[in-house]
Amino acid sequence: MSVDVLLRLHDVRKAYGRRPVLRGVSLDVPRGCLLGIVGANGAGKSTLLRILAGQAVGDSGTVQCRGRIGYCPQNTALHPAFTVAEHVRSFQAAYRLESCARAWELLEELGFDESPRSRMHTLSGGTRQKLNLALGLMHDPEVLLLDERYQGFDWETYLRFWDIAQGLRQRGRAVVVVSHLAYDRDRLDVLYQLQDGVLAAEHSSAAGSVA
Ligand SMILES: Nc1ncnc2c1ncn2[C@@H]1O[C@H](COP(=O)(O)OP(=O)(O)OP(=O)(O)O)[C@@H](O)[C@H]1O
Repeated sequence: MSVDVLLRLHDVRKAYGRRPVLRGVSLDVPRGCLLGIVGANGAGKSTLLRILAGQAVGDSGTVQCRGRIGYCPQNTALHPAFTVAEHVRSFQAAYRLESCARAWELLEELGFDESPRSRMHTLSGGTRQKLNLALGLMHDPEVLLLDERYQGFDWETYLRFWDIAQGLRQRGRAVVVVSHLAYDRDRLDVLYQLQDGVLAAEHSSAAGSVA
């Protein structure tokens, strides 16, 4: 795998029972790229992201990864009775980080205004998503995988999210987002459509790193 590719999926197939969802999907995630994936409900986008994140395996095919992954799944895996600070500390331990400082910085950048002592079940959906994003980014991953996690953000937070994404891109990181929003498209370097189990490039901006 070339040094400019951070994550590579090759000919991945996945079926649930007799229902094929991915029929030989290949994808390169290059450095410095904001990559979007669109597709109808049930097309297999979350399945694809889980396989990219290493949280599920395909029936065949390979995944190669250079560096750390940050993954924000569609359904939060966090415990409703844990506080914000407990979540941050749990992820700090899981990532084996010396400090939680980056998580608190990210939360501030995202306009998170809840107390660290607040319990998850008391937070609004968008506020929970801010925490999820900070948890997915606090270890400074090479690739951030986002399963529609930013779509509950208010407009200002949404813009801050894209600022953060641009910052990652400029530092040679990559962001993969599952998106349903037409106005996201201009922010992306490359957009793929997942349809009938096959991934096809839909558009590639002149600014993008993907040929
Ligand atoms: N663990 C599972 N067991 C059985 N079927 C599953 C499982 N996970 C997903 N599926 C099925 O696989 C198909 C693809 O699901 P997936 O969640 O990957 O799609 P999606 O494109 O992310 O959908 P959405 O846009 O609605 O979130 C769907 O038909 C879904 O019901």
